[in-house]
Amino acid sequence: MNEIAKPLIEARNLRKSFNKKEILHGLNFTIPKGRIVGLVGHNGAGKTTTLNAILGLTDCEGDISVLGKNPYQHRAELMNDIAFISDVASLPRFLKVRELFDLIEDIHPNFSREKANGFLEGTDIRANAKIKALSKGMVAQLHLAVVMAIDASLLVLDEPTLGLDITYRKRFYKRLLEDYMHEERTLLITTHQVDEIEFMLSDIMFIKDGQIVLDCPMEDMSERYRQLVTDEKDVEALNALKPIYVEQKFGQTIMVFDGVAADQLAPYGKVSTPTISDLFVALMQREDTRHGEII
Ligand SMILES: Nc1ncnc2c1ncn2[C@@H]1O[C@H](COP(=O)(O)OP(=O)(O)OP(=O)(O)O)[C@@H](O)[C@H]1O
Repeated sequence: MNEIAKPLIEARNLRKSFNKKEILHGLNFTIPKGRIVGLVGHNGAGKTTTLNAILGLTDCEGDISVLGKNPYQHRAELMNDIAFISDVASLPRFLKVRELFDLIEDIHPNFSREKANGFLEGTDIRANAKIKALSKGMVAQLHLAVVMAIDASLLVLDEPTLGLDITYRKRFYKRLLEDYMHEERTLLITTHQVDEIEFMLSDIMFIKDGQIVLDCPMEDMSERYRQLVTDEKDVEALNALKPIYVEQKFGQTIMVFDGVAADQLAPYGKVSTPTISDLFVALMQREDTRHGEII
């Protein structure tokens, strides 16, 4: 395989146990360069553990390669090409903004102070401000400015907008997309607020109890998944098409199908492509409500 075709991240049979309890049960996934991937799952599903494996912060069984290297063995080297936000609270609060930039300039070879200052223009964050005096939203902006000023090919964001209000969250993602993603960069992001990142994703991965249950380019979603809202009382024929989710709401039946053509469903009601959150509900539900049975 030549350099260009090589995926940026490749995991094969990735397993991780803590205290003899297996948390990741053999994950397989490939992330090519230039994609914006959302990794979504319930609390405790294994998102952070997966990111930590990618960042080389935890050793795992199986194979994982990031930019062609094993991240656990080549962490220091890889960090020149990776920028990472774990959560908005993790900047050293006792420093001033200017001192933070001094520190990062010392430790990160690809950090551009000029760019970071540029990103802060138009915000209320001053170079002399102490980080602990900034509001949560300002800290998030500062964090994003730091990350965007690092010339990295992979950006990993673990719940980057946790604790922020909706206005800041929207601004954060808009800025990220406008100012960062126009170069050939790859972004891997976890969040609980899937609706807010749907507009920017090129791929979506769902992780449930340490297993990948969906790994799909966004452009394939509309080909593969369909949602039907029907008034039909007799849903026998529809059940035969094996819906992956069924819900009764306001006297109507909502069904989600995987791999069923729109014309097969159209005679029964309104057919659309489910949103990521609709699909999340459909694929992450408990087993006892699947395959058309409401229990
Ligand atoms: N260092 C650790 N030691 C023991 N168990 C751990 C450790 N780190 C994570 N776990 C366990 O592994 C499971 C997955 O945790 P992880 O943090 O990866 O989930 P997550 O999907 O990121 O969850 P959240 O959305 O709540 O952050 C959880 O059951 C957690 O308790």
